[in-house]
Amino acid sequence: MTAQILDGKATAAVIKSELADRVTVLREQGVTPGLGTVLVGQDPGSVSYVRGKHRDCAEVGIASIREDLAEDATQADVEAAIDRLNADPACTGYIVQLPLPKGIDTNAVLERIDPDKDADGLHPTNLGRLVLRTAEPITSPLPCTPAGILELLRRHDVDLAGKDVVVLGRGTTVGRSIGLLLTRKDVNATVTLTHTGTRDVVAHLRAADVVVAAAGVPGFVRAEHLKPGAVVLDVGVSRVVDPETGKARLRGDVDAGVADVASWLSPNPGGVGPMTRAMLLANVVDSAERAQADASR
Ligand SMILES: Nc1nc(=O)c2c([nH]1)NC[C@@H]1CN(c3ccc(C(=O)N[C@@H](CCC(=O)O)C(=O)O)cc3)C=[N+]21
Repeated sequence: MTAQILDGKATAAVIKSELADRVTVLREQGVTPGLGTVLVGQDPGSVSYVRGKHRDCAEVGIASIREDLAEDATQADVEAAIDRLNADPACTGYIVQLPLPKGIDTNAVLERIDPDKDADGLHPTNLGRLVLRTAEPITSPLPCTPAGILELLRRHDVDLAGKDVVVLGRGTTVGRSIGLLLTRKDVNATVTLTHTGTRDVVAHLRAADVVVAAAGVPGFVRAEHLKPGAVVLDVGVSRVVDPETGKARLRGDVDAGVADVASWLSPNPGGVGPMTRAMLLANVVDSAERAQADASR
């Protein structure tokens, strides 16, 4: 068997063109959505992600606002940047690029974001809405990677109802939030959230219909761990030095051999990453539309 590709790049392109049409309508109504980013320091990965987000914005007609702070920025400096974006009417949604440098209290930063401008869906109010609403529609922003994974599967007609999903990794941005999303009544998956304290991860993997690999361990998931026909999503974003070229390159959590046993596989790059970025844009457009609807009531 060779897995069918969950093509995140192509799917994100379709979503971006849908969003561009919605942005055109907003602009006709006199509203220009604007994405803000807070970047602290110059980590090469973070710098390139933030650059990519602003490039995406330009493609769909969303304005860009940047708050770039030095590596040695203090808690007060970061909070002042948040306050500026909260107060800026041109900024309809924004993100704080994670991880923040050591010494910055990430939770305090996330809590200071105006929940109505939270483009990452990581403010406790928005995470709380995700916890509270099991069956009701959610109109608040959702975390981008989990939402992107769901949308990627939906647009390839991969149904999750009744499926056993094993998630590797308990981080807030992926593992913990995707568990909440997949167990909603409109998805109806059964989720096992595994982590570094899990006794036998491989036993869980062998039983999984769907694997969401967000452990951050390059090549962790291998063909022999999987049930034939499993659906596999590679969320890993490790950067490793290629011994042949000596250059750093992106390496996911899924070994290449998995393509021989999986029924569906998200490539990496070109899978979950572009979908994450598309969902960020969707959160910005959604919140600009909500603000516009509130203003015209
Ligand atoms: N506040 C915050 N929100 C985030 O959403 C967030 C974050 N912090 N910190 C880091 C992670 C990681 N992340 C990625 C987004 C896009 C790609 C992506 O588009 N990757 C391309 C390849 C890009 C490359 O080659 O560097 C792809 O998969 O095709 C990857 C990773 C968002 N994150």
